[in-house]
Amino acid sequence: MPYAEIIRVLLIEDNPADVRLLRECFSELSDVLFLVHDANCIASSIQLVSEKHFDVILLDLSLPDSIGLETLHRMHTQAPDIPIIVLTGMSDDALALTAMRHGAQDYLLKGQFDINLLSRAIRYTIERKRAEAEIKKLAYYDTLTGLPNRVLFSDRLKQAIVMAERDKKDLALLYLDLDQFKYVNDTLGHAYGDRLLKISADRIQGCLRSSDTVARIGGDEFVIILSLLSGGDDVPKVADKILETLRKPVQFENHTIHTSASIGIALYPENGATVDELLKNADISMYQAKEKGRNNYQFFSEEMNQLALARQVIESNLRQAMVRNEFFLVYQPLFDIASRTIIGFEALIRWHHPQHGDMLPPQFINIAEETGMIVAIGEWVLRTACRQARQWHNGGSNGLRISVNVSASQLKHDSFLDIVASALKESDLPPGCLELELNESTIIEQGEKNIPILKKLKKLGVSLAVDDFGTGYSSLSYLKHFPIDRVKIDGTFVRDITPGGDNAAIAEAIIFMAHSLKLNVVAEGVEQEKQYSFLHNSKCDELQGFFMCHPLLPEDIIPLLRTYTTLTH
Ligand SMILES: Nc1nc2c(ncn2[C@@H]2O[C@@H]3COP(=O)(O)O[C@H]4[C@@H](O)[C@H](n5cnc6c(=O)[nH]c(N)nc65)O[C@@H]4COP(=O)(O)O[C@H]3[C@H]2O)c(=O)[nH]1
Repeated sequence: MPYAEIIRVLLIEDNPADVRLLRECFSELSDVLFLVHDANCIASSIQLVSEKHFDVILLDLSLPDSIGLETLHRMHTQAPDIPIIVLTGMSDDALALTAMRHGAQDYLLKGQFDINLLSRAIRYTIERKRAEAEIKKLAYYDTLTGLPNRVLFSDRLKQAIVMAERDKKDLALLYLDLDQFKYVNDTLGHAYGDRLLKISADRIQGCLRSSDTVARIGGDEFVIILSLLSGGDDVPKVADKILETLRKPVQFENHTIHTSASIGIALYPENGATVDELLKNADISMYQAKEKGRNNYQFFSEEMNQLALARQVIESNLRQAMVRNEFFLVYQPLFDIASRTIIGFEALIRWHHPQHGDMLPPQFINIAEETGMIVAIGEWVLRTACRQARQWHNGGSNGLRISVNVSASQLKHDSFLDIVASALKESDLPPGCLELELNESTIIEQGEKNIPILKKLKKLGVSLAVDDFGTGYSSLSYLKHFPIDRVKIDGTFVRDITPGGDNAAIAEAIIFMAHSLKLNVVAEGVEQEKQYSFLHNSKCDELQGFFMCHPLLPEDIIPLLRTYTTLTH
């Protein structure tokens, strides 16, 4: 009959009679095959565990070359993952307890057990050791990638700092964030996101030596400890290698994902003496790498630290700005190119900072987005802009459109639809006069998950525009799945339009394709007459830019509406 189980036993016993007796006992069992190797001293046992795999060790504490707890200690140190059962003739409760505390799983007295008891003890011991290993794995390792988690990473970094201090060596901490993870997770789903994480983990590990540690400490955040470097000269090489390997496209069935990463680097001891300091400064540098366009690495610098501190101040000021009424809106006219009239305005936020004066959105809107404050700020913008448009209508400029920027977190917020409906109701603005501008990445970020909310907004009667078109990775043919009305060509294309140049060709192609998909086209950032003429000839529908008019305060708009309702250039 085949055995249900095979258990490999290392029997460490110097008494040949005991060895014979135990071997005979083991052979009595019919359901389990015990493959027994024996050794009569600690030296040969150590040799055996380094050569062969064992499931359990049966250990006599009195050996010719080692005695008592010392025997247990030496064996446990050598084979920490193999469960050990002490088999002894010494009936000593205190010793039994100490042995258990020092790594023994069980303590059995010779002559006081039969094979059934021993067999049960062995199986129970193996099972317990397996469970312990599993618990340890869950506590210290990330289940998805198998890499150390934050807890084990902190411990390893602490140890690495001690070693670096002792050996007077340098140490580098790399903080790595995958650039496209959120996009993959949101558009293709979590299963693909998880696959991307595993692939990235393997790729990062492939760039490192076995003495380096890589850990996953957050969703798409990895940290790498590079130890024993001299002067940090190797760090750029390693960072480059990691960036290069992560840049290779990932193929998922029908999808090719173009990936990249941003890495921040902090050096020990220059940039921090503790785990927390190094981690904070590497994180600051990673943030800088993101700001610098992703797919690059940045070393920590004091200047960076100052920037991060300044950012913290802005963040805390921003929290008070709403209550202190420090925000205001300016409005930039949108011109219809054919009739040369102002057909609407884009509302643009400004912040009157008590110390820094008037601040532009690029100085604070990202912080508002990252901290979630944009939801409340955006609601204020929406309500204020709708009320303002209603006033213009009341003043005789019926039908003027008001465009309001909406960020991704606003769109994702449960109450966004209700807020838009309530802003319209409260201001009594016809829904057809409100346009919501969503930038390209906001629309595609969540993929087709966005379609229901966009359809509901359309049902309210508002129109939808894709802002900054051309800066992301989407195509018009993809965007046609979304219920949008208008495309705004990003100012960067418009600014560099030269007849026959690439940007002119791109702008023309966007206008042509948008029209064939029955979408209206606005060109933003028009600064010069030649851009205006080109867009006019290319049949662009609407224009916005300093060439026609800068963003204005509401009080400057009334006379503009009275006098300049047509393009005068
Ligand atoms: N160089 C140049 N620039 C021109 C020209 N014409 C217009 N601009 C600027 O281009 C930006 C157009 O707005 P956007 O693409 O929606 O880009 C906006 C928008 O994405 C965001 N933003 C502004 N207000 C809000 C808001 O209330 N909520 C949200 N979520 N984002 C906002 O901040 C961005 C920047 O806003 P602003 O600094 O006001 O900058 C405005 C405007 O002043 C031109 O001819 N040349």
